[in-house]
Amino acid sequence: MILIIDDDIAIQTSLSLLFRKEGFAVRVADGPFDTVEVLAEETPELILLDMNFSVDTSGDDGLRLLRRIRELVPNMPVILITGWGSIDLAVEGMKAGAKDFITKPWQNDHLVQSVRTALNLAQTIPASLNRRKLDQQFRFDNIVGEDPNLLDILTTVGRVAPTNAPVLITGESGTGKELIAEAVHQNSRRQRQPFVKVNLGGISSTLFESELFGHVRGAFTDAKTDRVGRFELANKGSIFLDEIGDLDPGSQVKLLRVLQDRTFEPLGSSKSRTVDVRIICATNRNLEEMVSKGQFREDLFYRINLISVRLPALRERPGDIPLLVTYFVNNLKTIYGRPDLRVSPLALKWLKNLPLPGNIRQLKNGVERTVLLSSGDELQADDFERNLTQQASATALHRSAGDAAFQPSFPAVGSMTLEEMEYQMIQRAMTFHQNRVAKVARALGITRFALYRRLEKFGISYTNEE
Ligand SMILES: Nc1ncnc2c1ncn2[C@@H]1O[C@H](COP(=O)(O)OP(=O)(O)OP(=O)(O)O)[C@@H](O)[C@H]1O
Repeated sequence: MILIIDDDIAIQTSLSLLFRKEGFAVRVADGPFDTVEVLAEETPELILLDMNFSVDTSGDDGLRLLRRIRELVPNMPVILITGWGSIDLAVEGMKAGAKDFITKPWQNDHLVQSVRTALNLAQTIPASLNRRKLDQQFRFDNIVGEDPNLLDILTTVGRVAPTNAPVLITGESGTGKELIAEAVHQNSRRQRQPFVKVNLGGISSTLFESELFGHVRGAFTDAKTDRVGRFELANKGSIFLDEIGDLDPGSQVKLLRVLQDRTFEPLGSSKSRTVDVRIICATNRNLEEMVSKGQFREDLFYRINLISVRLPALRERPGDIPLLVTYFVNNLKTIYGRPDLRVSPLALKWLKNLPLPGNIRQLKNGVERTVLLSSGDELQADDFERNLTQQASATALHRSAGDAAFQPSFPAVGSMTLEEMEYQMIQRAMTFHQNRVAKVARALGITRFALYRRLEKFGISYTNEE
């Protein structure tokens, strides 16, 4: 049974009709008194609570009632209904333990989805599964690892993937956030629909709207044709908003609106469009800290992190390093046609103790470099040491960048790939210009956004500057 708490008869009726049609039993309560009475008689599966249910529109009554409900039935999922004007209230409510909030006027589909998601998530959390069980039940084919922390994460992903709950994935650069985002989509009912990735760190605030919501012809000088935005492309599927911590305040508000109402208007158009998308976000920043410093909207934070998973750094799961290396080498065997390629047991042991600040991406790139530059079939610790210890090469680069006597010379043909050279040049320019992205881009003769894309690709850390 779903309990609807609202003193507006029109809302009571429309919500009751909606949920009865969806097959739920429904009861309604006008306010605190009725609510306590209903709760004494039976236990609902979920409560829908209008925060502005009384004439007093401050919402204090709503918050007080929410707290009372939490005392009476602590684990009961509660979804709040608020007006746009009182979204702060919803945030207060989330802090007080509500599971989700919906703004008026709501989209019926979205509200029903939110209720079903909260009900699914309210079921008892199963214990973490072992790797074999996980592989039997879900599709995690390209995610290697057996660390207990990772298995917890995969269990959570398997459990929440079929719901529509937004998922926030955090973790240092290169820890596999994108891979986990793909796994959420692959294990959901939306798996045959689009998975659209957007790197918010690489989109300027001026392009944000047109990129995400699209534009109509003539919306601005260069808009020669209509353009479909990423949200529309992701309709029925999932949208992966990477680097969400990099979003400027103006864009945060625009994003909140679409996440809230599932509606938006393309630039230059006054016609609203509605989309049905699953939201998956990732960041390597500490969003809670950003919220407390006023750099990230609290309402947006609560909107995106119904479920959050934090990926461990590779140094927190060194036991997985040999598994990862073996997996990468096995893939490269096929790619480079070297069927006898393998890694010596000593090298695997040595690799386990390597500091890898760039995490799995650094390990993967380093293994590929090692495979390319070593001719033997059995890769030794020495081979990896030469190609994988970026720390050492970064220091060497730093030295050479500031050294007037340094004579630039090209590496011998065959000793380095073009991509490797590009990587080294970017690293060197970043060191030389002390990570000032605008200067580095100028020195390399590319645009800032082209540089951001490459920094992302190579997992080189940088600070955003406008
Ligand atoms: N568990 C894993 N098993 C195998 N490969 C992995 C695993 N985790 C990550 N990788 C590989 O490491 C690389 C980096 O992963 P990914 O791009 O998902 O990291 P990320 O956390 O999203 O990084 P960033 O924050 O820099 O965007 C990718 O090539 C990915 O395929």
